[in-house]
Amino acid sequence: MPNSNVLIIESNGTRADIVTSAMQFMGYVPQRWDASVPADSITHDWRAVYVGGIEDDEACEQALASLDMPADQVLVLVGADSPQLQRLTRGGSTYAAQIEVLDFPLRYERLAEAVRRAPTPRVAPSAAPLKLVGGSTAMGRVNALIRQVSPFDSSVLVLGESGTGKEMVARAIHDCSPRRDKPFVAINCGAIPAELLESELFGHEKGAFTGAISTRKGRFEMAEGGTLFLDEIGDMSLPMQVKLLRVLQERMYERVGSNRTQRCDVRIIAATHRNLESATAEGRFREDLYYRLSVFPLEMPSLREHLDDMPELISEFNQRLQRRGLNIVRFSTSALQAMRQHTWPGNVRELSNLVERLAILYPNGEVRANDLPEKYRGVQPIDEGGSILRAMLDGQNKPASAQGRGLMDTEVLLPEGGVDLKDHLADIEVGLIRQALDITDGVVAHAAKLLHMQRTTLVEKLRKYGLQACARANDASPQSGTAVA
Ligand SMILES: Nc1ncnc2c1ncn2[C@@H]1O[C@H](COP(=O)(O)OP(=O)(O)OP(=O)(O)O)[C@@H](O)[C@H]1O
Repeated sequence: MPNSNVLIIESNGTRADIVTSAMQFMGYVPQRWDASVPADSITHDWRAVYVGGIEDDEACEQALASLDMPADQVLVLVGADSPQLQRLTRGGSTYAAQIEVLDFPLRYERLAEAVRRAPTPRVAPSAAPLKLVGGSTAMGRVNALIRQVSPFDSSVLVLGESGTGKEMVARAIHDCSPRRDKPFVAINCGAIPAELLESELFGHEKGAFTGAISTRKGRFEMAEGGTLFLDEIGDMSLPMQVKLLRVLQERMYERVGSNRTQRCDVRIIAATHRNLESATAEGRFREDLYYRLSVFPLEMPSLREHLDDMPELISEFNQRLQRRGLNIVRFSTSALQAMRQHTWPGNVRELSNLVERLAILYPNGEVRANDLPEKYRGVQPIDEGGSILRAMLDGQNKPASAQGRGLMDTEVLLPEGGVDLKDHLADIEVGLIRQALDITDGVVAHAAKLLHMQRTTLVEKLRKYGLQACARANDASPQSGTAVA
């Protein structure tokens, strides 16, 4: 069931009527708006914007700008054959990081699919706060560090693999800090094209660059008095690192296109899945910025290191599903045991996605080991009673670093007749790419992170192996960021 609203820009177009009816049919609450209505009269609990019947790219950017939403939280839906919106249909917008192109006649499934990809609003006033759960020793250590660092203004650097809960920790620190009544603003530095990041962070003046059709606040200004969470800081370009360092040192910055210096009072929490120390040694990350940010480093454990939290995490995810009006799912002991054998490269996010998927497949039912998708069933067969064979249970006693490596651990034997090594390695590569896209719901940038490669490299590989269909529609384009062209 949809849990967010949709804003329809420009109320006069016939297609806007069609999209409005389709949205209503699907259970959304579309709001219609045109530039004559003050932007603050609309409620900001929507996350997708359909642009229809609007005059040209310029007017569209104007409308999007006046909504004053962070670009990475806005999904724009636009008709494929909108001749007046050519820049937008090619994915070029200063005010939206994601663009989905719709064909007409409109198909409900396509529209539903497009809206499903809309980012969840980071500030959802009506949403219950998400709970950081986990009673394991590893998560106990994380909670203790959160309590220790929260009262101070020191910068925090949250480290850890993708999906381990780095953003949740940043929010928890903010919520426990004296700044809790002020904004918590998050930005994914890796998802925003380098040329747009400066204006996203510091804002811009009208006319500062092509497309800057109105003055706009940056995230520093939005976070004034509160906390700014800089996610994927390791992906920030060197020139941008210099600009950020200056703000951290002097607490001052200028909007793009302005000479007026602005003071800021913002606590910085940064996060990355990268090894910043080696990035620093290789000259990809400034040492002075690294030391500024890592006043208080906080390392998130991978899910492999706190598998004991799995039942508690599943219960938390079930509660989240219930709040969205969805069914919940239970796991048998055998299923839980089998799941302990998995490597969880996508960590807690992967578990959350699995719970949601199984809740759809087995609504309110119990999932047994054999019901799990194949890769979660463990390496050894499961007996009739649903319990796992001894060899598998023995695996639980392996050190965390060696646990659950599953098939990748098995020795590969050279077949008698030899093997075409190139083809064989390509098969393995395709398998791992498919898994990474599966875990990350087809988001190429996230899959690239899991595979420790540049997004552009993965895009090339998707082309090479004809795997574009495994990525989110249009997400396999060579453009940087999550922008869809
Ligand atoms: N300890 C936890 N308790 C409850 N939910 C968690 C926990 N850790 C992670 N999650 C959930 O897992 C998902 C991923 O978490 P989050 O976005 O904070 O990870 P991340 O490390 O910042 O990921 P990325 O590196 O990809 O940005 C979210 O849905 C989050 O609510």
